[in-house]
Amino acid sequence: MIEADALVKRYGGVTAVDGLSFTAPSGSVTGFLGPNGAGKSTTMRMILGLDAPTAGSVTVNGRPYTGYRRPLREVGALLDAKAVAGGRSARDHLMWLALSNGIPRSRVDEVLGQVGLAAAARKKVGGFSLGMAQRLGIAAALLGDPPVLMFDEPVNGLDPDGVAWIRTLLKSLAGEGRTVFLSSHLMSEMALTADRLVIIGRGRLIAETTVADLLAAGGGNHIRVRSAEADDLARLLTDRGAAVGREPDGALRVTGATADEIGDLARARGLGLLELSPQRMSLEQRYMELTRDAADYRSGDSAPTLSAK
Ligand SMILES: Nc1ncnc2c1ncn2[C@@H]1O[C@H](COP(=O)(O)OP(=O)(O)OP(=O)(O)O)[C@@H](O)[C@H]1O
Repeated sequence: MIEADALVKRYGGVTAVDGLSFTAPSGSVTGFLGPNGAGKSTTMRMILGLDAPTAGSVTVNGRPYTGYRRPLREVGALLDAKAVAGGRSARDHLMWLALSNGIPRSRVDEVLGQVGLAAAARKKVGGFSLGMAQRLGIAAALLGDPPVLMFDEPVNGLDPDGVAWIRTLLKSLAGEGRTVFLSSHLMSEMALTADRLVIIGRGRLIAETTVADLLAAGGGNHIRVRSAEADDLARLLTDRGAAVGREPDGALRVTGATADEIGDLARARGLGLLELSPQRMSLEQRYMELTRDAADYRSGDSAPTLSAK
């Protein structure tokens, strides 16, 4: 588990992280989201003891990272895949990490196999593609078989196969009971991978939620209903306390009643339905809405879009 408590980081006059508290529990993938400059990387550096908090604290399984004698056995992290000495082979790089952390040599070939780099083990890292470098970074994170894993933008620059591979790997690591914490500004990808979300903006917590709850809380959720007897149905629904509006094409836009309730009501009154479709604000749209005021740099805002569930 990772626990941040009132974490603050200031660089001179810049407050990168501003009183941030959150929990990333074991056994789940927690997505760490926020616009550019929100403070994600700074927070991750503090989790790993690479930066000291100005105030507050962050612990990994109850202790600060710097309190561990063999940290690679506690936390595996991929922060910058290209930050590896290019002259070494993948195997030598991992061997060096293993030896300096008291990790058995046999783990090196195990993790190379696990990330699909067995055939490239003796190649110089400098010649690796971004995808291969990401895999090597993940191999290094897995080396100490740690209960906590952290990845900063792990799918950046990967092709669809690589993205799908990482998604499956992260879920299976969480399935083994590990804590998986990963940052991204891609809500669409996060929606497929994460169970829980920690969303920050300008160094502050905006939401700590599950993907399902974030979707359910969307202000734009409603039921779209078409019927040849729309006026009668609208009256019945309004009598029952639902709010009924009209779409430009004449369809009803209903909130305050579920699709099941509307269907049951129509059937009981013998009213025919041509369409009954729950409409949900997309996760991406919900995220944009939440972080709108926190984005430092944003290209022209687009109108909210609704997509069917
Ligand atoms: N070493 C530093 N010195 C000064 N300012 C810094 C330093 N590191 C980060 N910052 C500032 O802190 C803020 C948060 O940056 P950070 O890199 O943590 O954000 P981020 O959420 O990871 O952004 P991105 O998604 O663009 O990677 C930014 O305003 C950044 O300019």
